[in-house]
Amino acid sequence: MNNMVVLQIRNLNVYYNTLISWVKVLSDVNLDVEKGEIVGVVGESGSGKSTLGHAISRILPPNARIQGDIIVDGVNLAKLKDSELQKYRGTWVFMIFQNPLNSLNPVKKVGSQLLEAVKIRYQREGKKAEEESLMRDVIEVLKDLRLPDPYSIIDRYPHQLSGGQVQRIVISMALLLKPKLLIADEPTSALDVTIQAQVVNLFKQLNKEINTSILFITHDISLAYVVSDRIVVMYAGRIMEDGKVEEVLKSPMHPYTQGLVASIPSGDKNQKLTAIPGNPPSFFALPTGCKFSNRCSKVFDICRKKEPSIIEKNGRKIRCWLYE
Ligand SMILES: Nc1ncnc2c1ncn2[C@@H]1O[C@H](COP(=O)(O)OP(=O)(O)OP(=O)(O)O)[C@@H](O)[C@H]1O
Repeated sequence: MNNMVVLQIRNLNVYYNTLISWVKVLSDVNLDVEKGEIVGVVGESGSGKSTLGHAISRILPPNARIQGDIIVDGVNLAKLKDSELQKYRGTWVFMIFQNPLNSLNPVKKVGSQLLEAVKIRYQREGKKAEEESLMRDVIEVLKDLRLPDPYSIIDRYPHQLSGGQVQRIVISMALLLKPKLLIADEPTSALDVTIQAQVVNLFKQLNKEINTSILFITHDISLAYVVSDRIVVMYAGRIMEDGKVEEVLKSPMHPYTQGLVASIPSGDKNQKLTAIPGNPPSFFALPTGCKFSNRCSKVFDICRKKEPSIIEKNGRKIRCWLYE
């Protein structure tokens, strides 16, 4: 395996058992994330972004079934039994949610949760240290993140902090755990606009300081542009396009990506914002052929009959008959 690749997803399918039937929500997902890379995963609501994050973190609900391989630093997490997962949780993959309270234990003080995180890392690295010196690590990180009065913060419960503070605590937990892969699922959506920019900068800082690879999930392609090195566009549970962020934004290849890019406000008051017509399809009634064909302005015969496979073209991956 290439040492630079932290995450390798191969032929991943995820199904949910619903009241009506089993439904396939992720189809043929193949994705590599390199060490230190920030990959933005974008797509409209319901495209399967969170399902992808939950599958990698192995926190899918009990009605989900998973096929394929999810290899993080050589360990195939998809094949581990629940009992074997504990060792890898948080340190191999750490997930940050839209509601940061979901990443914390509501009945434990912030300080003891952060202390646990640093202990886990020391254990992983085979190091020993006194509790006092571990607590100093915790305080250092909180100071680095410019949390005012860290000594009083560690003595509080998560619900006693503001949304922005809790998200910083969760990010400091990641700094203490130093996971190989961090998955952030809409981590700024629940925050004030002013706090959002600060939190985005913290992610970038985290990525630089500890070289953690980040999968940054968002419906907001302009946010993905600011944060990411690479961008992966999802639609109906499939990857439609995958490439370097500047290239994808400058010259989107897939008509769906073109639609997403055209909907980004440029700040020019004469700009005509165009939304993609129609809505994403239900997983129970996906179009035959390309799943975007019923909304696509460039649709032609074959698109409605056969689904294109994902191919590599000019250093970009693309799933569209226009390029086959
Ligand atoms: N536990 C579940 N059981 C059945 N279906 C589910 C379950 N969780 C998600 N789904 C369905 O899977 C599809 C993909 O959802 P998912 O949350 O992964 O998409 P998303 O792109 O993250 O959307 P959003 O941005 O709205 O969270 C949706 O149709 C959703 O209704």
